[in-house]
Amino acid sequence: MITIDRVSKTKSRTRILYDVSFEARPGRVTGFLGPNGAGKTSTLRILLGLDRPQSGTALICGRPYRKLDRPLTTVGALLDGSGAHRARTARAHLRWVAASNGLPDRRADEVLEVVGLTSDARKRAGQFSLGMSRRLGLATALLGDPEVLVLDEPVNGLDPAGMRWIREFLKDSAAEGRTVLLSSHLMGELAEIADDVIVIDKGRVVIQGGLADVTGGHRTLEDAFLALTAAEEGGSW
Ligand SMILES: Nc1ncnc2c1ncn2[C@@H]1O[C@H](COP(=O)(O)OP(=O)(O)OP(=O)(O)O)[C@@H](O)[C@H]1O
Repeated sequence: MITIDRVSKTKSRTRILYDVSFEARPGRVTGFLGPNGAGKTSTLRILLGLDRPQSGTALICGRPYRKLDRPLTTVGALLDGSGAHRARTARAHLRWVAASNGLPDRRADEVLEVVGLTSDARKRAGQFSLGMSRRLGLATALLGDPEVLVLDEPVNGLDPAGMRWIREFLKDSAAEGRTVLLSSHLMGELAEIADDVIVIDKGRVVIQGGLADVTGGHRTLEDAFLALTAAEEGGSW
C-alpha cells in the first residue's frame, strides 16, 4: 500500500508539487500519468526517501521510506538506469546489493532468472543494452521479494518486445498481490496495463480513479486527459 497525503514541494523557489494526494493499493497496477515536467519523478523521489517534501506525508505500508528497516524487503524501486557500476557484472552487482540488505547470495541468481538474464550474469553492466539494463534494475528491485514496486517510466526507450515483457511482468506482480505504482507520460501504454490511474499536471493531481472512470465518456485516456486540461499550451506527450 502506498499513501501520499497532501505532499507539497518547492524547488529553486518554484512550487513543483501542490498538495498531491493519492493511494496505490495491493493487487492493482496504479498508473501515475502526466506530461513531461508534471511532477511524477519529484513525487516518486519523495516517496522513496530521496527528497523531502515541504509538507505532507508519503508512506509505504504505513511508514515513511526512511523508517523502513531493510527497505528492499518492503519496496523495490526502478528509477533511472540499473544503478549498477559499469565495470561490475550483473551477478556481482546483485550480490553486493543483496549483502547490503542482509539477503542471501542465492537471491542474485533467483532474480536474474526471473528477469531472463541468467545467461548474461557474468556480463559487465556497462555492456548491457537499454533493455537489459532495465531488466537488471528490475532484478535489483526484486531482490528482497518486496510487496511494493515503484517504477519511474519503466518502458521508456524499450522495443515492443521489451515493453510487452515489462507489462506482463507488472500485471503478474499485481496479480500476486503486490502494490505496483508506475509513472509514464505514455497514455496508450498505461491504458493497456493500469487498473487505477492518477493524472498529474503542473504539480497537481487533476483526476484519479479506476481506468474506466477516468476515461469516462471519452474514447481514450488521451482524449480524457486533453479534455481535462483543455490541452493547455499544447502539452508535450
Ligand atoms: N532541482 C530542481 N530545481 C528546480 N526545478 C526543478 C528541479 N527538479 C525538478 N524541477 C522542476 O519540477 C517540475 C517537475 O519535474 P519532474 O521531473 O518531477 O517531472 P516529471 O513529471 O517526472 O517529468 P518527465 O516526464 O519529464 O520526467 C518540472 O517543472 C521541473 O522543471
